[in-house]
Amino acid sequence: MQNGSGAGRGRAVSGEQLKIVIVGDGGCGKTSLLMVYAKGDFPETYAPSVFEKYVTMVTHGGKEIQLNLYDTAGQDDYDRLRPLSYQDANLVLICYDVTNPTSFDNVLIKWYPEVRHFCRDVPIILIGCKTDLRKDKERTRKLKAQDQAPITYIQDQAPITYIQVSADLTQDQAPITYIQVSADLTQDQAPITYIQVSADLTQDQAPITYIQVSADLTQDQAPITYIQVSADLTQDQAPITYIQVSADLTQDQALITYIQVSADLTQDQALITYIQVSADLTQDQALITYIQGEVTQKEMNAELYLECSAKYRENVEDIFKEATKIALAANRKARHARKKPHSCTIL
Ligand SMILES: Nc1nc2c(ncn2[C@@H]2O[C@H](COP(=O)(O)OP(=O)(O)OP(=O)(O)O)[C@@H](O)[C@H]2O)c(=O)[nH]1
Repeated sequence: MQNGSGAGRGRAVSGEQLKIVIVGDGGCGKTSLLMVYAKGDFPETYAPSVFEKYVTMVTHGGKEIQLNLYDTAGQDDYDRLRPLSYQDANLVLICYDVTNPTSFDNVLIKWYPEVRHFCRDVPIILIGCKTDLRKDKERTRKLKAQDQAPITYIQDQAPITYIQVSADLTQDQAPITYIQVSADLTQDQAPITYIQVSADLTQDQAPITYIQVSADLTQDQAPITYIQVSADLTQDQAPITYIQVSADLTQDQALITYIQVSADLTQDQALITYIQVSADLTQDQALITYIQGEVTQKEMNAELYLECSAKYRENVEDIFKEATKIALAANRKARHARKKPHSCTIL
């Protein structure tokens, strides 16, 4: 167990205390974030943590608050022990490494479900760690592209890290007749990082008959990072018959990392007759973008999405300032409602 004084954040006095728990894949940067914040040290060498507690003081609204920061082990081996840390947490930080798509995927696959299971109403902040490496990797990639003959067509290790097409038809004969998503990347490293098309039909016979999104990038470094099309039809007569998203990237720096198409038809007359997703990708090295982080934050209904570089101490203070504010507000709201403050229980 370690104690951090938190330079410039005041003396420890008895008063309100907050418990903040940090989770995320092994090696994604949790310990570094806590150590930089609480002790001012960045650990250059990686030593997997088991459980650690850091204590520091912050001032909020003229009052001193004691922050108890609980580091956890990201490795699966500790899945059965980790839940002990959630007990009475006031806020959870879910972290991932912005240069590691697996750690990003695990936010929704593993961490969010685990946190919600043990901490039903506790506020969550999603944190993208190691942003300095994102810049480094982009730089390396550009240098590589200058040095080497351009890769012209389909290569191994395509950078699509997520493709999802789903059609949940709970009734027959809905009028979606065509959905297509295609990404044809004929050069390397184009920066499309997110395309989403969704159609949520809650009534029959909605009148959209054709949706198409296309990105044709003919210059270097085109800045499209997010395309989303959604049709939320809550009235009668929604005949979506055609949705198409296509990205035709003919220049450098294409990097599609996420494509999702979904159709959720909950009423009569669902009849998807055609769904197609295709992607030809020419590069590897998927990096998670800020926008992807924000989309995931919204998907899991987290309070905030923040990014940081513990190594360069970027945004580190802000994370804990926001965490303190959000945790205190949640506590006060619960008190006001004469309820027990939101906290986690071990089931
Ligand atoms: N470049 C860079 N490296 C980082 C950053 N944060 C952490 N690292 C490095 O990433 C490695 C893992 O960091 P940790 O903070 O130990 O990761 P963790 O999530 O606590 O890992 P577990 O204890 O296994 O759960 C270490 O070698 C750190 O030096 C960062 O912001 N930038």
